[in-house]
Amino acid sequence: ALHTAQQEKNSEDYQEVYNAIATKMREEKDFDNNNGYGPVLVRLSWHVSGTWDKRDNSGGSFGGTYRFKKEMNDPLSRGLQNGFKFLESIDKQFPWLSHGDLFTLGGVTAIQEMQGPKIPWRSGRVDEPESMVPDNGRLPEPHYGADYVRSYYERFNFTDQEVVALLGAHVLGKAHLKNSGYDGPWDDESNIFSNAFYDNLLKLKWTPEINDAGNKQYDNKEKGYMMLPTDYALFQDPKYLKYVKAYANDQDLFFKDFTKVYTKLIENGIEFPKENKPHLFKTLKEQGK
Ligand code: HEM
Ligand SMILES: OCc1cnc2cc[nH]c2c1
Repeated sequence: ALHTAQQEKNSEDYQEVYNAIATKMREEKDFDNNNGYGPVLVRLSWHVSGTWDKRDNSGGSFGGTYRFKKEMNDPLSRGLQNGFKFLESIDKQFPWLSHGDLFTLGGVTAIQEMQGPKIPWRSGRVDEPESMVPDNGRLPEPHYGADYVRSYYERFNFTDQEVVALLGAHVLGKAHLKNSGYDGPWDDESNIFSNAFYDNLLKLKWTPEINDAGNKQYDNKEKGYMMLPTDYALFQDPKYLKYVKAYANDQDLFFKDFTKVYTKLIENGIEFPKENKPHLFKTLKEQGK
C-alpha cells in the first residue's frame, strides 16, 4: 500500500512542537544518569521506522503504530517506553500532530539539540489502525557480525556506506542490561552527537567479554566504553572499515551522510506532496532560548 502524506496546512506550527520537545529535554536532563531523553528519543525514531519492508511497503514511520502494545512491547524495543512516555505530554499539547510525525520529530529534535546536524523534516504521516501493526521480529538483533548487518539492511536498500553512517548514532546513550542484555558505557555517557563512535572504534583497545547476561560484548577498560557485536562488526569487515575510517577523520562528512540516510530511514515508503517542504528547525540556542 502506498502511503501518501497529508498536505500540510499553514495553520500548524512545527517549530513550536520542536521547541516544546527541546524544552522538555532540558527540564528532564537528569534522566538515565544525566544522559537525558535525547538518546532514547533517537532510538525510538529509528525503531518506529525500522519495521519498514520495501517488499510490500508495510511498517515504517507512516502509521504511528508503535502506539499499540503489540509493537510497543517488541522485546527488541525494551526501554523505548520511556521515550513514548516523554512524548505523551507533547501529544496532548498538539492533538493535530499524527503519531508518526510525533515519533520522527522527536528524533530530529533530539539530534539537533545534542549538537548534531540539521535534519530536514517533512510532515504529513497519518495514523493507521491497530490492524496495521507490523509483526515483531523486523528489528535487528545485536548478537551477530557483519554478514548479518549487511543482509539486515538489504531490506532498506542501504549500501555499506549508508549502514556505517547510520550506525554512528551509537555515539549516543548506552546499553542497559535489563533492556537488551548488553551493558555500558559505564561513564562519560554520551548525549553529544559527534563522530566519536568511529574514533573510539578505531583508536581504542576492544576486549571481548561475556557480560552478566551471558552475551559477548567488546569492552574498553580505560574509558569504560562498550561495543555491541554489531558495532564491532564495522571494524572487523574491511568494506565497512573503509567508511569507519572516513567518518573518524571527517565529522562534516559524517554529519552530511548521516543526515541523508537518517532522512531516508524516517521517510521510507512515504510519498510527500510537493507542497510539504522540508522544515529546517532552529535549535533553542539559535533562537536565543
Ligand atoms: C544493527 C543495527 C542496530 C542494532 C543491532 C542496535 C542495537 C542496540 C542495542 C542492543 C541498544 C541498547 C538498548 C538498551 O539496552 O537500552 C541500542 C541503543 C541505541 N541505539 Fe541502536 N541498534 C542498531 C541500529 C541503530 C540505529 C540505526 C540507530 C539510530 C539511527 C540507533 C540508535 C540507538 C541509540 C540512540 C541507542 C541508545 C539508547 C539509550 O541510551 O537509551 N541504533 N541499540
Ligand atoms: O560506548 C559507546 C557506545 C557503543 N555502542 C552503543 C550502542 C548503543 N549505544 C552505544 C554507545
